[in-house]
Amino acid sequence: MVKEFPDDTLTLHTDAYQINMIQTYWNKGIHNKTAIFEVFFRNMPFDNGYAVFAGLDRIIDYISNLHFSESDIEYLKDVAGYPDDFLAYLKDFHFRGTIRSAVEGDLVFNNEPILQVEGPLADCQLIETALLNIVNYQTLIATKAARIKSVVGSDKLLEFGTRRAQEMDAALWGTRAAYIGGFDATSNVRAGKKFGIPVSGTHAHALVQYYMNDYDAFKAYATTHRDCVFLVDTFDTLKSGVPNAIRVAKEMGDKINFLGVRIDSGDMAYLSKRVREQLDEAGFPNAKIFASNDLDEKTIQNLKMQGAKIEVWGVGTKLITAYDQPALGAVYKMVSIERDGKMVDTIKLSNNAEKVSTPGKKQVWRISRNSDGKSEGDYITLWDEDPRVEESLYMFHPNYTYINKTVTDFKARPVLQTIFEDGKLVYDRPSLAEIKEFARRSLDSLWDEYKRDLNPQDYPVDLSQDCYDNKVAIIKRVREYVGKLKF
Ligand SMILES: Nc1ncnc2c1ncn2[C@@H]1O[C@H](COP(=O)(O)OP(=O)(O)OP(=O)(O)O)[C@@H](O)[C@H]1O
Ligand SMILES: O=P(O)(O)OC[C@H]1O[C@H](OP(=O)(O)OP(=O)(O)O)[C@H](O)[C@@H]1O
Ligand SMILES: O=C(O)c1cccnc1
Repeated sequence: MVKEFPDDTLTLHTDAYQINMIQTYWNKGIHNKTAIFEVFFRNMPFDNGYAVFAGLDRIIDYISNLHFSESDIEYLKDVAGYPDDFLAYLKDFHFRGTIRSAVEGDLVFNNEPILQVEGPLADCQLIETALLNIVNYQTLIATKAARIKSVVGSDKLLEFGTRRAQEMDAALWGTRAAYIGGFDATSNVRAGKKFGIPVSGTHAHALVQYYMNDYDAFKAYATTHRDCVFLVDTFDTLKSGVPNAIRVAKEMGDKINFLGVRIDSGDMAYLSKRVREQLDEAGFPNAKIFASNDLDEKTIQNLKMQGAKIEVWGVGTKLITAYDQPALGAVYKMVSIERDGKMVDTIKLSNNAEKVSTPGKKQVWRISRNSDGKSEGDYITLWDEDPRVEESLYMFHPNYTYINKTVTDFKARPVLQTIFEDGKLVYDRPSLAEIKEFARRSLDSLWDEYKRDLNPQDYPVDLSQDCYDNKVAIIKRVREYVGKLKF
């Protein structure tokens, strides 16, 4: 049985090594040194051309409530055995740092900072795990949702994933992320209550199984609900399900909104065409065909290619579990640290050029053309650079510098916005509807070449010359240092 604590917090939702490191920092008196960490991911999820950022709203609540409660401290004392003086420090802990982040619904790309934390070393360290946990999942699902949205055109998308999600938290927050990414409604009633997402649904096979025939089941539903979508595949879609749905719709007339029928098995291209004919012939051209059953963007696209007459798509498992890529690999890396009263940029080296981190406190600028607002790429600068004052920008690939271009007549929009300043929330939280609309507009500004779901072009994520030079100089310095080591 799970232990319940009236003063429970999310503060211990962290890896033990974070608290152990904080203990070391505290013991060595370096816990208040200023540090800067940045979050980024190396590979695009689903090999997609963009990712839709989500998770900030939950991060804001998490940071705002970050403190060690009595029961947290007791646990750390009794079970984990931390010493009293360290626990006394934790007891007074609250987050004092500055967080800058991409905002929800914005597009983000690999190898660029999507969130930045600056503040006392201990404060920055504690929150790594939760930040990554939130951003990795929600951004993944928002991106998967956007991929699915990209193939349905003006059709409606219903999120049906709760029963298959990796437990309740994932169902709830995944639904919200799916809504940001382009879904229209969810079957999860609690998500409706908590986030104001439209709730929508049909009925299951159990209703028909109870009555043992389609007609009685549909009639029972129709006499108790105004909006009706009948599930027609329990026994025989074309011979029983649809004819009985039509019969009930005719009998009930204006007493119900006959919205349509749902197909949940069989050859959905073939069935939907025949069902469309049956509904049209019966005088219900506006009744829509809903479909569900292990759908994802590939199956939907294929069904559309086959001329399926489906207008509402219920998608569960493959969306909410991010079936084809179950994790976004965003990481949290230190990019700068205070040493002898000065900030010193830091790097994580690797034999793989793609894995070498980019040192220094940075900003990401979304560069778009003034003529039509289309994105030219992202331009990463050191924090004190401002490309808005430049007439032209020389943009080059950080690993393949021969890939380059000069951009003029451009707009540069900072992607990282200040959310918390020295521990204080300074960001005005937009509504979920505004976030969803922002995601839609952000996608509009992206060229189709980056949006196709198969083998999209790589969106340019470039470093400014100063940022590049800083990286090269630090790599050189570290290599020299390692070269001189003697054991
Ligand atoms: N015309 C079609 N073209 C491509 N895929 C389809 C088509 N019709 C259905 N599908 C997909 O094929 C898969 C069929 O799966 P499955 O065999 O489990 O379903 P089923 O036998 O029809 O129904 P049930 O889930 O009740 O067993 C589903 O993912 C479904 O979305
Ligand atoms: O397939 P998904 O994308 O996850 O969509 C949700 C599924 O949940 C329901 O099925 P149910 O749990 O009754 O199982 P079944 O239809 O697979 O038998 C519904 O009928 C969908 O098939
Ligand atoms: O409302 C529905 O049709 C529904 C909801 C959850 C899962 N499958 C279907």
